[in-house]
Parts: sequence; structure tokens; C-alpha cells
Amino acid sequence: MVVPRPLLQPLVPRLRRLLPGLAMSSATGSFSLQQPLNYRGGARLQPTDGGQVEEVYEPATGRVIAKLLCSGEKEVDLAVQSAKAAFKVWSQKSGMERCRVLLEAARIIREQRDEIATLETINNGKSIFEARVDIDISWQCLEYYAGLAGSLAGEHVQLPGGSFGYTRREPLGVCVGIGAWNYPFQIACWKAAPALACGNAMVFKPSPFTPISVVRLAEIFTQAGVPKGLFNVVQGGVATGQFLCQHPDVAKISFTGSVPTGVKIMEMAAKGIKPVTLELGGKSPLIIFSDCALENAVNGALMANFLTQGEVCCNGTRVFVERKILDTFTKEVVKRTQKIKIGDPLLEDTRMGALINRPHLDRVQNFIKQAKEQGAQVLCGGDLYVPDDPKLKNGFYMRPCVLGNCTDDMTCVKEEIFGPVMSILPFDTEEEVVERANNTKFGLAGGVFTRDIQKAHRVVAALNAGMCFINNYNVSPVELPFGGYKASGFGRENGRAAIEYYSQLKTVCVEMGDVESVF
Ligand SMILES: NC(=O)c1ccc[n+]([C@@H]2O[C@H](COP(=O)([O-])OP(=O)(O)OC[C@H]3O[C@@H](n4cnc5c(N)ncnc54)[C@H](O)[C@@H]3O)[C@@H](O)[C@H]2O)c1
Ligand SMILES: C[N+](C)(C)CCCC=O
Repeated sequence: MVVPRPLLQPLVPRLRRLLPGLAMSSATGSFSLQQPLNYRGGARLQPTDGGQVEEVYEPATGRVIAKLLCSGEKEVDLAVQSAKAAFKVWSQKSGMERCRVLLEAARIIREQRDEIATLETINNGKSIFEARVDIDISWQCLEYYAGLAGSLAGEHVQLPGGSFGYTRREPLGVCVGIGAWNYPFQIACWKAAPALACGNAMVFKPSPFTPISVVRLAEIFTQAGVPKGLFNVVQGGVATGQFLCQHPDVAKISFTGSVPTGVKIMEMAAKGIKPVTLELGGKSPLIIFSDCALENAVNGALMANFLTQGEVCCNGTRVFVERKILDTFTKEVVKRTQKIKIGDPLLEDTRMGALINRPHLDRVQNFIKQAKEQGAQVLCGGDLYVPDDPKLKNGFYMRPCVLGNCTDDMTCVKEEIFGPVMSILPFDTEEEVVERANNTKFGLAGGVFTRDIQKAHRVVAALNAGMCFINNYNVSPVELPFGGYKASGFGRENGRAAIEYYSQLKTVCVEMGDVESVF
């Protein structure tokens, strides 16, 4: 059945305005883009070198929607030089001046929310419903750091004899942002907002799978009044990322992606003594105690596993359920999972779209196959999904999967799958579950559902994870710091904490008396 999309059609003229030269209607299966995808010095352009071409897909249909020209060393250098020049201007502005520009950027994003969300859905495959939430979180992030820009300050310290010292919070210079493909626009905002608020410039490289929406962000920054060259986009994959990380004029690298790539980024950064923020993967625990509000816990488990087709770093994919309620909880979770509407991500009622690409879908399928071989029981889903609509036949869909009969030593319980696969694990005691929850190399997130407030706080205090939720999961207020422990990385995005990672502290010691020399 093909559902009409009355809400989508009015967007076509607005998308044409956003991306002139765009050959499209905004319906799934009709988008294509010829415009350059690099952004430097305040304009879109093709890279001067590189030349490797990557195909960019629409996951919902499997169509190629754009060709990506990967940037070479020269183009990366030009982008860094462009950022360096703009940094000189931007870093001299007062916090209040930076605040006004960032607020304007937030306003434009808010105004263009539906169009940007549509681009994100077309390129990423997530439902339009979710993409709109991502864009809301993005402009909220800019608003939040705009608010902080005007109040960045050091401290004044009195010293003996009337002398004193003070500290200044200063920008770092040209920051590099490297993003993953699951939240393309939001990841760019989580990095750019604190970076720019602190007075830095940025060169951003999105994933080659999702290069489109971040160029729109670059245009919005220019429209809002940042100096040309302050926020640049270079497109490409591994080689382009390496040129960026190795560039001598880059002051900081903020990376979101997998653990193996994070290790490489850290190695490159070490050679240049560059600070890094690493937002890496996870295999987070969600602990459901028998005294929970069951409906909330079921909702929480779905939120913890099935947003963005399960392609979420902080997902609570190890769902530990107290044995007393195992059957009731499992039955309800399976029932609700089976009802998730899969299909055309641009339809208003779709709640699960397509996974990012065919190799990733195959990888997720292999995890499920291996789980079955190791003794897990597929309670629902896990198979490929082929929508009725003929234009979606080559899309990358699968049914969300709940695995029962899981044990801690199974691959599906130990490794990050990054797809819609929930593993349910029974437990008996608080002590036991905390130990099992922490028995992982990762430490990004964790959650607990219980009505016992003391137990809730005791358990999250014992979890080795950077982002913990009590009686909810995967909500994302930009006021709260986000980031991992252990192999999930370090550094924080969002909240006041991120300021630490995009600025450096200068101490000034002022002598008010004479110099007493020891010589
Ligand atoms: N913690 C978080 O906030 C967070 C958020 C989203 C995704 N992730 C993680 O990201 C992973 C999925 O994303 P992915 O597949 O895009 O990850 P990835 O590591 O393959 O790629 C991430 C980015 O790094 C670039 N890159 C790859 N090799 C590089 C190199 N040697 N030098 C420089 N850049 C390089 C890629 O082109 C891409 O832009 C998952 O593990 C997920 O958990 C983490
Ligand atoms: C917005 N979420 C759902 C918290 C996801 C943050 C980014 C992780 O992949």
C-alpha cells in the first residue's frame, strides 16, 4: 500500500530554494544532487585535488543520489588556511557578538527545520519524524552555546602583597570535526556550536555516506554572519580524514565514529600533540527491575534500541530484566516491536526507515545469524523487509529484532551491532546485574528502570558509563554533557563541560611589588 504524502509536497519549492540546481521532488526516489559538496571561504566548490569518486545513496531506495569527490591534501590545506584566516577575525569578537551570530544560525535552522530534516531522511534513511527531532536538537545546541558565549570567563586569584593572578579562557584555533553517518547534521552541530562559541574556526568532514546536510549547515553559518571561511566542509573518507588529522595547523580533533578509527585518530593526534575528543561506540546496559513502571520500561527499551534503525552509539542493547518479570516484559516488548511501522522514511507514520547501506545491512544480518548459531532465540523480526511500494524494493530494510535466551558470552551481547537488535538477559540480584552490566570494554551509556529511588541512584553510581538514564533512555537535552568511559572515548559534547574541550586556559601572574631575585 502506498500512503499519500500530502505534507511533503509543499516542501518541494522550499527545497529547490535551499539547493538551487537540485533535480528533485521531495518524494522518496526522486532526489538527485549535482551541486559541489565542499564548502570553503563561504561558498560551495569542487575540491582542487583528490579526485576519488564515491557514490552517495538514498538508503530508502538504494538509488545513487550524488557523486562525492574526495578531497586531497591540497584541498584540505586550503580549507585549513581558510579557517585560519577567519579565526583571526572571529576570535577577536566579544562573546556577545558571537552569541548573536549563533542565535541567528539557530533561528535559520528552526525556520528551515522541515527541509533540512527531509534532506537528512533522504540521505540517512531514518524516519522524517526522527529527523525533525534531530534538527530540533541541533538548533537547541546552537542556542545553548550562544547563551554561554557571552559568559565565558576565567577567575581572579589574590596573591600575597597585593599581587594577583587571573585566568583567561582562550580558543584553540582551527578545530577539525570528523563525523559518523547516523546523525550527520546533529553531530556537526554538537561540534561546531561549542567550537564557534569559544572563538574557534572549524573544518568539518562528514562521513562519505552522508555528505549532504552539513553543507547546508555551512551555508546557514555564512548567512547568519560568521566570517567567510570560519566553517568549512571537506568531503572524503579515510585519506581525507588523515590529511586533516596530520595537518600541522590543526589545533584540535573532535571525532565521532568507531573505536578502531578512534585509535588511529589518537595515534595521529599524538604525533602532533593535538588534543582530541573521541565519541566512540558502545554496548550499553539497560537494567529493568521488577519494581519498575512496566509500560515505561517497555517504552524505554524500545527507545534504547530502535531509534535510527538501531544505528545509535549509546543504545541500551543489553536489556537486563529481573527474572520475576522476564516473561511479562518480554511478551510486551515483542508485541510492541512487531507493531513498529517500517517503510518509506518520508511518510509521516513511518517509525523505522532503511539502514545506511547494503554492506551494513549484511553485517547486521550476520550478527543475527551468529546469535542463532550460538543459541539465542529470535523472538521477533531480524529478517529482511521488502516494502510493497515498488520504488522501495532495493532499499536497505529489515524488521527490528528481539533476541531471547541470550547469555553474556554471545557475540550479539558483546559486540556493537549498530542495528535494530535487542538482546534480553535475565538477572536475579542487583549486585549480579551491576557486575554483568560493567563487564564490557565499552562505557558510553547505561540505564535503569525502577520505582526505588535509592536503588536507582545506587545502580547508576556503580555503572562504568559516561551517560546514565534513570526511568528513561536516549533523551538528549543539550544542557547535559554526553560522552563515554573506557573504550567509548573521552571528552564531552553538550553541556558546560564541552567548553573545556574547545578552549585552553591561560594563567596570568601579576606582580604588584618589586622583584626579589635569588641571584
Ligand atoms: N559516541 C558517539 O557520540 C557516537 C555517535 C555516533 C556514532 N558513533 C560510533 O560511530 C560508529 C559508526 O560510525 P562510522 O561507521 O561512520 O564510523 P567510522 O569510524 O568508520 O567513521 C567515522 C568517520 O571517520 C572517518 N575516518 C575513517 N577512517 C579514518 C582515518 N583513518 N582517519 C581519519 N578519519 C577517518 C570516516 O570517513 C567518517 O567520517 C559506531 O561505532 C558508533 O557507535 C559514536
Ligand atoms: C540523540 N541520541 C539519540 C542521544 C543519539 C546521540 C548520538 C549517538 O549516536
